[in-house]
Amino acid sequence: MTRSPVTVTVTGAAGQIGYALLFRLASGQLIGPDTPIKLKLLEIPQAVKAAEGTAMELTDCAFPLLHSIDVTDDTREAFDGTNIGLLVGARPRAKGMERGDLLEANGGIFKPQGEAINDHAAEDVRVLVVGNPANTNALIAQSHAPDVPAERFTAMTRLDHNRAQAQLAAKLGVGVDEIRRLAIWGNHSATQYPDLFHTEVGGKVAADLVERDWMRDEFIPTVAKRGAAIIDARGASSAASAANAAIDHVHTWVNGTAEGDWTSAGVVSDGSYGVPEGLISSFPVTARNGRYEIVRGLDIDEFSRERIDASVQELVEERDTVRGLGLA
Ligand SMILES: NC(=O)c1ccc[n+]([C@@H]2O[C@H](COP(=O)([O-])OP(=O)(O)OC[C@H]3O[C@@H](n4cnc5c(N)ncnc54)[C@H](O)[C@@H]3O)[C@@H](O)[C@H]2O)c1
Ligand SMILES: O=C(O)C[C@H](O)C(=O)O
Repeated sequence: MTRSPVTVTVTGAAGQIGYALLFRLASGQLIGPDTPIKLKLLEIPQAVKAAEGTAMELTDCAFPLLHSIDVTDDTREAFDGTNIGLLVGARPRAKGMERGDLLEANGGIFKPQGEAINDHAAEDVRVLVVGNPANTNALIAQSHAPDVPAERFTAMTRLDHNRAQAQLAAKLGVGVDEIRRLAIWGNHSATQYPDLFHTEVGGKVAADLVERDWMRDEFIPTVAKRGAAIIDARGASSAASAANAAIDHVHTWVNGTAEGDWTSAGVVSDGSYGVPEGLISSFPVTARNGRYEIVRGLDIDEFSRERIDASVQELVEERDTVRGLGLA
């Protein structure tokens, strides 16, 4: 049975993630093959023409599920009636730019977008922030949408989750689908902590299947610095894998996690695991009935505690910087 259309807004639609993302959305991979979509593409004025070119190509694909495409540089119009907001467009770090400058520049993007979501989006709106620094950009947008439940704002760490799964699968010579309950904690940055202590592979705990040195000196840094390694190799940041992870994130959010498994997402902390309430931090999460829920009651040993705390501390500093700027 065909359902009613879902309105999906993509910001930064003319960028490289946008190009890897839009055709997959239009083909029905975001929610499922029964759900038509209406696309709204937001770009800065200089890039509207390029986004229109992508819209022409989308039209030329004759996707049966694609009901309409609107291209705009008007933030309010872009979020009018939105059910799912994919906030991809962000200000990249320029040479010599301090972290505070980057956060301030992104505040100029995510504050008005949060306000527009608050005032114009559909009641069930769900937001995924991909644009970096993703966790704190999500916090800025969420802070400016007081009428939207805070849990509807999320940040993407699914790419880190997928990267960790692939690295572990290669190490153990197993399929990625044999790995369950992996967890990324903290910030989508080099401080993130990919946790193997609760991960299961063939009924065994992954941390017991690998050497401790490999986990500490190879696995964790490889996953945490993978984004920089891709930039180094490609000369541009990850695009297709980031688009793929964004689709995974929303698909799981809407359709749920498999029984007994979980995934990772940046969600608003309720104070669990000592992560200050209100921060948007990555946790192990399950999805049920269209909601992400933090997995409760996991034992955190000293090795993990130290690493989670370090990444959360970075998030606290980013939050304090944006608070100082009046952005959160
Ligand atoms: N969370 C993650 O795992 C992850 C992974 C990869 C990339 N990223 C981040 O995603 C972002 C986008 O990456 P990309 O490779 O597509 O970059 P890109 O530079 O190719 O595209 C970004 C696009 O955003 C647009 N844009 C800028 N400001 C905007 C605004 N206010 N409104 C609408 N559009 C705006 C630009 O015009 C550009 O077309 C970057 O911040 C990147 O660091 C995050
Ligand atoms: O854009 C970046 O800085 C890297 C990106 O966040 C990634 O993890 O690939």
